[in-house]
Amino acid sequence: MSSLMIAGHEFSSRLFTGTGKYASADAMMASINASGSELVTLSLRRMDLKHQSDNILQPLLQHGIKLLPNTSGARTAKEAVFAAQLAREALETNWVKLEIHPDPRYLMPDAIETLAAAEELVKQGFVVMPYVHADPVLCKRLEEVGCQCVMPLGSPIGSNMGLASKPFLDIIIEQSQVPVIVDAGIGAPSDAALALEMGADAVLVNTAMAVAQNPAQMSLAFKMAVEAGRLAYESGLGEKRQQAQASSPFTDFVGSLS
Ligand SMILES: CC(=O)[C@@H](O)[C@H](O)COP(=O)(O)O
Repeated sequence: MSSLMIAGHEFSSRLFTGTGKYASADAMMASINASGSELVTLSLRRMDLKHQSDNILQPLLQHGIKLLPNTSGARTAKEAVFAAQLAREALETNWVKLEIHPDPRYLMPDAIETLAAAEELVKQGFVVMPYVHADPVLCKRLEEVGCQCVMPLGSPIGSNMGLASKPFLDIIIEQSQVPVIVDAGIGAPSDAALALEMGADAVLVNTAMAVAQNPAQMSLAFKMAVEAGRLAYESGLGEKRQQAQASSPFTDFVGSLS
């Protein structure tokens, strides 16, 4: 199975994860370890930037996991750029998951503010991973301004509704010259497998793992599903057909009787 490159960094796992909604830091770490994830996103709002007593940040750093600070909570481009700058200072990383959602009820990403912030952050030397609606035109624009990947949603954050945006994800995957990471709403391992089978380069999953009765076991299930989906994609899936076609054609057999 091929690895994934983003901004010159190689990932052998195509499953990215988050840190929210776990019952404890131990449960979070057990889950992240079981998932095999090498890139974990965390909100600036949830960490102690001095590192000292942070029970989220410390275990992640100890396990050598690459951190992806996100700008969750930002409602405008200005706030998001400021959050990214703070994260760069505090965590010494220029990677940022750009999230701008003005309405906490739906957490729908603001396309206009996201494009403006992405353009500015790219200029400032950030590796920008924008969380957006599954909008093929916007994804192309974000690629053109220099984002290193795009992160279209499957369905609303935390909804576990799966790939409600599938027809649009198909277009984004077909058009994109940068990795496509399906983010948000992935509710079951089968959703993740489907995303990879469709040709998505990776998925980001948080809620479905964190709220499972057994988060570590669920994370292992996601790991296996992502690997299966990618392997199937790389193996070349058969074409879908309207009509039946015999699995064991008779032609040769019949021919040999005459
Ligand atoms: C943690 C994070 O970045 C979320 O905003 C992300 O979009 C994952 O969504 P789910 O929690 O629905 O998996």
